[in-house]
Amino acid sequence: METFGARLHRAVTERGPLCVGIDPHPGLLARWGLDDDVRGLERFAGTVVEALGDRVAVVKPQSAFFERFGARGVAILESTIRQLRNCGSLVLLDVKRGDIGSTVAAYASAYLDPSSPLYVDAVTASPYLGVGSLAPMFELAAAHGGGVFVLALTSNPEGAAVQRARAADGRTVAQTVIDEISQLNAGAQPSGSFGLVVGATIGETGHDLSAVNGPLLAPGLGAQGGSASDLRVVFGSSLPAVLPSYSREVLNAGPDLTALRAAADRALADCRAVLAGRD
Ligand SMILES: O=C(O)c1cc(=O)[nH]c(=O)n1[C@@H]1O[C@H](COP(=O)(O)O)[C@@H](O)[C@H]1O
Repeated sequence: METFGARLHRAVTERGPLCVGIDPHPGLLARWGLDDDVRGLERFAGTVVEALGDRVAVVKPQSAFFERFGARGVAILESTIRQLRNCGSLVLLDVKRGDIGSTVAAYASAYLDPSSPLYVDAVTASPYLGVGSLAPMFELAAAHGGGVFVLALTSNPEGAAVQRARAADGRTVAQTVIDEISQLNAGAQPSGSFGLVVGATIGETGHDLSAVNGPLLAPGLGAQGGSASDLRVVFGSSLPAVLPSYSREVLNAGPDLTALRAAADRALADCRAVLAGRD
């Protein structure tokens, strides 16, 4: 069985380092001439899949925008996941789950068990009930070639008060998360399956990402003010592991398929230049 780390490495090699989010904000539905209802949601998600599913390495549906419509919205999330898989992109479901371990086990089976209707390649998870509480997710992911992206230093300004607080040993809380995920990835080739989320907006913070040996998801680009060149400041020598992630910046170009593809191509070109040290 190929690990998620290996599958992601292959996808990025073939398609380039880019993740595009499917975030059907009400304002975006309106901008695309769609109603803020289940049919609008279905058209929106279907258009993104058609435009980008066969060219972007990772697509990240934001579960909240599907859950907003109840069971019918979740049914569209299910079919969007299936369609993405058929197009060959990896699906990272943005659900930011976190809970006591026994409940995390249920979340794990919802998203990381291949027999689940919502089975995806990877999920986002929150470690703020303790990284150890996410163990059932790590175990199920490892058993089935899945991945987990754990929040470390988020892109929103409110995150710093919690994430940069100091633990008893002097490390920041985020550094303790980074170090625990690094241990899970130790020795994995070509890369571990457990990623971290580090926002492109946070500037230089002095956190040590050098031992992570796993993917670094970088949201906050575009709509939240982060730019490709900020990646160099935030990630320094860890740039090769960065997976830049855009939602509204690319989605604003829709619903025209050609314009969506051009926006994704532009985002990829901007990031490639920085990741390759050319910019
Ligand atoms: O886990 C995430 O993807 C995430 C983490 C983070 O620190 N900041 C962040 O914005 N995100 C998600 O990334 C997406 C950002 O969307 P845009 O600001 O439109 O690019 C949203 O779906 C957020 O929920």
